[in-house]
Amino acid sequence: MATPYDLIVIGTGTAAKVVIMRAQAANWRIAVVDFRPYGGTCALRGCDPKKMMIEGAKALDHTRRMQGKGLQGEVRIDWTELLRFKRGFTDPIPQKNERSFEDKGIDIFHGQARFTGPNSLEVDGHPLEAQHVLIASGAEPVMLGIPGEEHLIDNEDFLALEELPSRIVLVGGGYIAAEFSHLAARAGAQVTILQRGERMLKPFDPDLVDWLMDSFHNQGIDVRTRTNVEAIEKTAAGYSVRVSSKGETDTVEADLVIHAAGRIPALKALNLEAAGVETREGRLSLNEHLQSTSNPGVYAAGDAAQMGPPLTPVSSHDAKVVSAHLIDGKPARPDYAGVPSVAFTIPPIASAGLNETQAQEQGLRFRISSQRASDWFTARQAAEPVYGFKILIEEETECILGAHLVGPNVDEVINLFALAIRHRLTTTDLKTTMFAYPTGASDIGSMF
Ligand SMILES: Cc1cc2nc3c(=O)[nH]c(=O)nc-3n(C[C@H](O)[C@H](O)[C@H](O)COP(=O)(O)OP(=O)(O)OC[C@H]3O[C@@H](n4cnc5c(N)ncnc54)[C@H](O)[C@@H]3O)c2cc1C
Ligand SMILES: NC(=O)c1ccc[n+]([C@@H]2O[C@H](COP(=O)([O-])OP(=O)(O)OC[C@H]3O[C@@H](n4cnc5c(N)ncnc54)[C@H](O)[C@@H]3O)[C@@H](O)[C@H]2O)c1
Repeated sequence: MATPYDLIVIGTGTAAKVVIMRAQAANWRIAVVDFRPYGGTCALRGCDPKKMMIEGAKALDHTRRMQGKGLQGEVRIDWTELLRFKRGFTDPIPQKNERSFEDKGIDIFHGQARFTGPNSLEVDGHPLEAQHVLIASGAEPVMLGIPGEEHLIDNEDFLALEELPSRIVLVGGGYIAAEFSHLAARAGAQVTILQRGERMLKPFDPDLVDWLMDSFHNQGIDVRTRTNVEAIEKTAAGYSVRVSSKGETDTVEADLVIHAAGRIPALKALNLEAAGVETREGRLSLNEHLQSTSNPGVYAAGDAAQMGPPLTPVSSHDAKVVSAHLIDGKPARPDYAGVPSVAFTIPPIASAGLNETQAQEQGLRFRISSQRASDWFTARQAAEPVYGFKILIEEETECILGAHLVGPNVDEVINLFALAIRHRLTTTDLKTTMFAYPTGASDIGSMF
């Protein structure tokens, strides 16, 4: 006889935790399931561990940029120590998570969750039943369908490497390739990026990406765009990656080949058919409340839902929408306006709101204020020539529609633009706000 719960949550990442806390506060009886250690992608295999390691690379980069400007002496990355620094943060997380759930009376299960009926699941043979199920199973690397793809390692493997090999190839040219290449190159690896698209970092403004490419070239990162990876072969010395580009074929030799070619909702293992949960083109069919259109007892949030961009603040936002609808009975729906996003390259690139194409498609009348600002104080004090912005401003209202930034501190400054976009602030609102000086934010008033 299965144990009846009010809610079963599949996953223990950002989306799962937000809903669990809300349901627990409402005295719901909850079971949570994960086949990996508890904590999710962001805390254990994504944002946080990556940021801790990139902080090391940033410190090294800054020291190098300041050589001859008051600093002397070489520094280098000790990969093993950097990994230990990261693990000091990540290692305790699963146990802390489990204990926190148990203290709140939440039943915890380890294993793959698999639907057996509309409101029933099994976890490694153990049956579970509930009135509601939240699919917060996140995303997984997309299958590439190429010979030898089993040789690829993923983000989890890379962030756990005890030693960094000397020749690294990244398949794909998005967020993961950009961030991991900047880290690995500063740690001494020879890095090649094989990107099918015509430029890197597609979600970011093309002009700003062009400016950022200087930082890839300065690190000796070999960025090959319009390059399709066709096969990966194991060799005596490592791997041979076969590529095609503009009708030509070539091979790139590597010690390690990393999957950086995109992630899709992790739904395969869930046996959704048994629950009558419909999907369309690999995505769950959800209504505006993130509820399955075919099984009203099932909700989804975060990367598994993929209604908004697959980012941590979106997972948390989705989870609040689900909680409001499912637990509080409110007509909540997601609002993805002005979601800020940062690729933590060195320096970072950031965006919030609309890009030029989206603003045009929406028929908006807008002007663009854009400049490469290598000679501004913010760039000079950081000895970082990559600095620039592109701001989209609505003609009639002077509201900020979109902000695109690259350079020192933009990973923080973008949040002020996200605030402006979401709350329809105008250029006058921003120009008449006093920002602490000298900071990245104190440039905002000069950006339009
Ligand atoms: C390398 C990397 C770096 C990133 N950096 C950033 C960043 O800097 N900023 C940012 O905003 N976003 C970043 N992201 C994206 C961000 O991590 C995700 O958007 C976010 O973590 C998704 O949270 P989630 O709760 O939806 O899913 P997850 O945190 O992925 O949780 C899903 C959980 O479900 C479990 N699960 C899956 N299937 C099953 C099953 N059948 N049974 C049981 N359990 C299951 C998984 O093991 C996992 O623990 C990064 C992603 C990666 C890969
Ligand atoms: N800082 C952050 O917020 C951050 C960091 C890392 C990851 N993430 C999240 O994780 C997701 C996955 O990241 P990602 O970098 O794997 O994906 P991505 O979607 O950012 O980029 C994948 C790229 O790989 C290319 N590609 C696909 N197949 C290819 C092939 N066979 N050969 C060559 N190129 C190929 C695509 O053209 C695309 O540009 C992102 O969408 C993002 O939401 C976020």
